[in-house]
Amino acid sequence: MTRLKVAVRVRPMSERELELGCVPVVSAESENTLAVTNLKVAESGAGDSRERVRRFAYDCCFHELATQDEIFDAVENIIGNSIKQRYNSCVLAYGQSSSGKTHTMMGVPGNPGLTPRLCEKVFDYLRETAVGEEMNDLKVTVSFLEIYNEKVRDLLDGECADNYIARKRLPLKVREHPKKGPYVQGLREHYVTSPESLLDLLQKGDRRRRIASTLNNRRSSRSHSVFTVDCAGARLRLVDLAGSERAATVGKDRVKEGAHINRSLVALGNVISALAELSSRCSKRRFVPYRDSVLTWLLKDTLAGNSNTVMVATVSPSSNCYSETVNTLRFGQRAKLIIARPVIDEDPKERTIRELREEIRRLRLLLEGGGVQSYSALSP
Ligand SMILES: Nc1ncnc2c1ncn2[C@@H]1O[C@H](COP(=O)(O)OP(=O)(O)OP(=O)(O)O)[C@@H](O)[C@H]1O
Repeated sequence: MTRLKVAVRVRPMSERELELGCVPVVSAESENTLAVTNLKVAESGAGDSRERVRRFAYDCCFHELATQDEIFDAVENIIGNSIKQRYNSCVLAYGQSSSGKTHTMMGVPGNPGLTPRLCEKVFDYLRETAVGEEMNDLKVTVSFLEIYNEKVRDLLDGECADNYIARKRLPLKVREHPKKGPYVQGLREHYVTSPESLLDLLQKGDRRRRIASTLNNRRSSRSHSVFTVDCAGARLRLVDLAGSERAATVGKDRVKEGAHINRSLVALGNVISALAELSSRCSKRRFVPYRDSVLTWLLKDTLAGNSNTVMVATVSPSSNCYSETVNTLRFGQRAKLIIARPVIDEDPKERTIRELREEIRRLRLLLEGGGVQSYSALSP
């Protein structure tokens, strides 16, 4: 049993925010706390029931100068160990448009984010704990999808980009398997044998993601993306959500997309609230509205607890983003209450084989280390 972990990352002020005369109002005060100042409340606070400075606590807080290395180190601890033990795991970036989700997940050339860094290390994690035949034949498959206007598209459909554009791409359907849970019918899974081929597919798919220019972000992601690596039975999911936004900040062409994005993020908020309530011992609640959006339906297993999940909430430090920032921080606080119960997904036969292999490995180590006598002495 483990809690969903929440990290908050504050990005630097953008040029636009500085040009508009905005000032920073968010600061990471320590490794775990963040302070947000409401400039509308006078410093004296006289006659105002609102607080001028509000503090929020999380598992980790990263200030605007935090490097991609620092973020990776914090996340790797949880995700790397989870993969080694063959548990499902997930990193989910959440935040207002232009707050730094894609920067955190994908990064920029020469300064990669969490997704390419984890892809590079997946094979190492698996080899560290592989046994028997698995050592030489690691079964790793990958899929990459986006949810755009509530429709699922396969970002890795078709081998080459030209082919992909020429094909009439029909949206894929989400179905639910009674045991395995929700899945996307027809989503291609690609077998990979090296970090290079994994990174290659990540980059190919990422280039096909819907982006557009908005008032706040020249390259705004207009879809939610889910990159899934199936690592010898355990699933690693890397999710970059589209950003929440007010219609006034996107420009009129993007309003319809924005409405879909906001609707699915509201659905995500409702699911997170329901799960947080469910995690409290005295709750009588049973119903969680997963099916209210494609995003929440697909992430059902991840959110419901069969995963070690880290949410990275990204925020802008700027005074003009105050209310969106507080919304993101409140969202992170609710997510922190969710209790997960990850289980190793394997059938009983596979479990017995894995346990026997582990036993063989342990005995071999004992023999190699000359510890066989002490082992025999302990055996009945
Ligand atoms: N920590 C950071 N350090 C430096 N620059 C950053 C940081 N975070 C974000 N940026 C820059 O801010 C801009 C917006 O970031 P990004 O595209 O990652 O936001 P987003 O939350 O993914 O937005 P959207 O939801 O619109 O896709 C980009 O130019 C990005 O390079």
